[in-house]
Amino acid sequence: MSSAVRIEHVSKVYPRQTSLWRRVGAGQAVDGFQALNDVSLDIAQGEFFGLLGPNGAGKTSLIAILAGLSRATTGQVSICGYDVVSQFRASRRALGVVPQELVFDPFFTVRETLRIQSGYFGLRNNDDWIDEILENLGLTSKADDNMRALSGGMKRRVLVAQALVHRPPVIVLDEPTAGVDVDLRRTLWQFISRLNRMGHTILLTTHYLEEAEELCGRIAMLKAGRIVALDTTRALLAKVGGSRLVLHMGASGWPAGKSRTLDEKLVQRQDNRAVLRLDNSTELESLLAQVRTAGGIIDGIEVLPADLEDAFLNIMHGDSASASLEKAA
Ligand SMILES: Nc1ncnc2c1ncn2[C@@H]1O[C@H](COP(=O)(O)OP(=O)(O)OP(=O)(O)O)[C@@H](O)[C@H]1O
Repeated sequence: MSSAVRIEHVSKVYPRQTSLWRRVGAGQAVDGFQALNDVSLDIAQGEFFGLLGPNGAGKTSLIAILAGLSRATTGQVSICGYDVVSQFRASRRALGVVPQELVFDPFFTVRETLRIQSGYFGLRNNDDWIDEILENLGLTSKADDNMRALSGGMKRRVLVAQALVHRPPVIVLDEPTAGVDVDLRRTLWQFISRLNRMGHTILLTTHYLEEAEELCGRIAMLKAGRIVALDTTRALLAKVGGSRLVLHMGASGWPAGKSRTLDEKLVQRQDNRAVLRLDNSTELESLLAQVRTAGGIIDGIEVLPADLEDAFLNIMHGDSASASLEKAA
């Protein structure tokens, strides 16, 4: 299948005056801040692809390059075969981007906003499709409302609608569900999944890992501008394997540093909640006993299957980063 998005050896260095230096490699320094470092990705037409990474990993920088809003310092990017620099108009036409930030013109109504956006792509008489988008995003009753009168969640729906007016074959969503209610998430994912089934390629960045796990067939993880994992969602989950033992600790808190095994098994700790790796069910009793021996008082326990969050944490903080990198290369 041909490429929807091809990213070849892309690096991005922001000029030095706008940010701090990041040292790379063995003591080398780049003249500026290196937000992306030799990123290569090939996303096939029809994929639902997830781009994950912690804050500042470089996701938005990569999307800005795909959209032609920013230039890669080195490397090449094409959308549906069109180079984003030398064939900007064609590549931009093939792409619909839902940006992370709420940017809109407060003086227009929702429908006017979508008509103006259609005009940018030379589309007149686009009202049938605009109506369909409005309907699918639960915006029909807001069509004649002024943009400034909409709630934050409704404005986000309009941003999604704007990205879709020209029926782009590739749709990029940069954290589309940040701060939006359950209702919009469901509506949005139903619509986007339908577009994906119709053949549109979807590239999604999100911090909601359960969304990525449910929707994305393949996932790349970025860390400090580099790809540290690239695989099918199923393979990433299989790699992490096992289950998770979630312990809700009493007033004593987690007995940190009291048992080497417990320290090694600890995946995550937040307030009085500790998550341990459970490689097989026979370990359960012994781990609970070790917590008690170490002075921990357990208020509650849960055993959960490993999920994408575990894979993410392992890759971002654990030893598997290098193994995943080898696979990604
Ligand atoms: N215009 C710029 N000038 C200098 N540095 C920048 C610029 N834009 C982004 N950066 C830096 O590049 C790094 C990557 O930022 P980017 O916004 O791409 O990350 P992100 O993965 O999208 O993060 P988030 O999940 O918080 O949205 C950050 O450290 C950021 O501060």
